[in-house]
Amino acid sequence: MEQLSFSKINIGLAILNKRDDGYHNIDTIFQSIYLGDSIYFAKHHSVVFSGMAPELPTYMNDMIPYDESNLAMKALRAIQAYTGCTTGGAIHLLKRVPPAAGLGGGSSDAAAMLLGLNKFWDLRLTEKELMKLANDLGSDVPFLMKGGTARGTGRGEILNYLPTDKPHWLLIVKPELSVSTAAAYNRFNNQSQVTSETIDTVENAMREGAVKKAMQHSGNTFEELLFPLHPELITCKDFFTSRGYTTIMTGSGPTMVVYLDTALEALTLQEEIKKAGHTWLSLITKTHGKEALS
Ligand SMILES: C[C@@](CO)(OP(=O)(O)O)[C@H](O)COP(=O)(O)OP(=O)(O)OC[C@H]1O[C@@H](n2ccc(N)nc2=O)[C@H](O)[C@@H]1O
Ligand SMILES: Nc1ncnc2c1ncn2[C@@H]1O[C@H](COP(=O)(O)OP(=O)(O)O)[C@@H](O)[C@H]1O
Repeated sequence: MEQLSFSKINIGLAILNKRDDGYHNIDTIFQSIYLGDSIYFAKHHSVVFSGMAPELPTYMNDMIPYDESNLAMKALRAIQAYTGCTTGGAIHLLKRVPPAAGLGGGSSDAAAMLLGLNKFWDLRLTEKELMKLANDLGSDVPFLMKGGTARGTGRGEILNYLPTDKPHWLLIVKPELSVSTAAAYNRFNNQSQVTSETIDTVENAMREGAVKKAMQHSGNTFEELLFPLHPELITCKDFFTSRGYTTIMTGSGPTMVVYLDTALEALTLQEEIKKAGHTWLSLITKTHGKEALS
């Protein structure tokens, strides 16, 4: 059995304040994208877990732990603890989503593991039970259980679903540097130009089905926190904006999301990135709606 996962971009993200539990309240628009991983399940007497990322550069593969610390394995252990299920399974994770990129890749694997095991082990957990487990695994996991388009508040787990527009082409561009989500949040000093009003504007544009306009009016507090530290992020964003492309950073970065009117533009941009000698990984994908997940 194969379970697909889908990653996400944030079209706008405002960090609002730090909470007593150490997390930050945020206000963001989540949008799921087709770029995702696969988890394969086969019958086996005990649980064995493996993984690989043949389509990603070696340095990225080396960042992904295919052991108990993998978020997908944490999801498996959480489901075992909750249900008491002792069934085995040979489980293989095929990674396509760059790790530590602001795309929610690990969280999407945790979500896919919950959805996959519910079917593979015939656990019959309800949506409410699955969402509770998702909530305990990470702030992004609840959104990634269903995908689509949603405004996320609280630590990102309070979801207000919005209509999803038709699929739009995107170029996902990941500079080589990696950013730890926790370290990025720790740089927040209680001020940002990006506020809930910014996200209101983005939400209104998304409701009109104007994804490009939503991106143009969005902002991301993490850009303010990370651009002064990593000039390469400014170079990367400018590379696309100077060519007239609407470009935003997703999540805690460092990935830039470039809006494309046609898929062909991606090929031109990929050539230009290569010609300019940049080592950025670029992947073509599309936005997608929540009906695609099950
Ligand atoms: C920034 C965002 C935006 O969507 O995405 P990524 O850039 O990671 O993809 C998320 O908030 C990331 O969510 P997720 O990656 O699930 O984070 P978690 O595992 O819950 O938390 C990792 C660490 O990030 C910090 N954290 C996370 C979420 C939040 N609202 N406030 C925080 O302060 C905490 O220090 C926490 O220990
Ligand atoms: N299944 C997984 N896929 C990717 N990274 C994982 C996974 N499980 C644990 N990790 C660890 O989580 C870190 C953050 O990865 P990821 O969830 O993809 O990033 P982000 O939070 O930026 O979306 C990685 O650097 C890696 O060490």
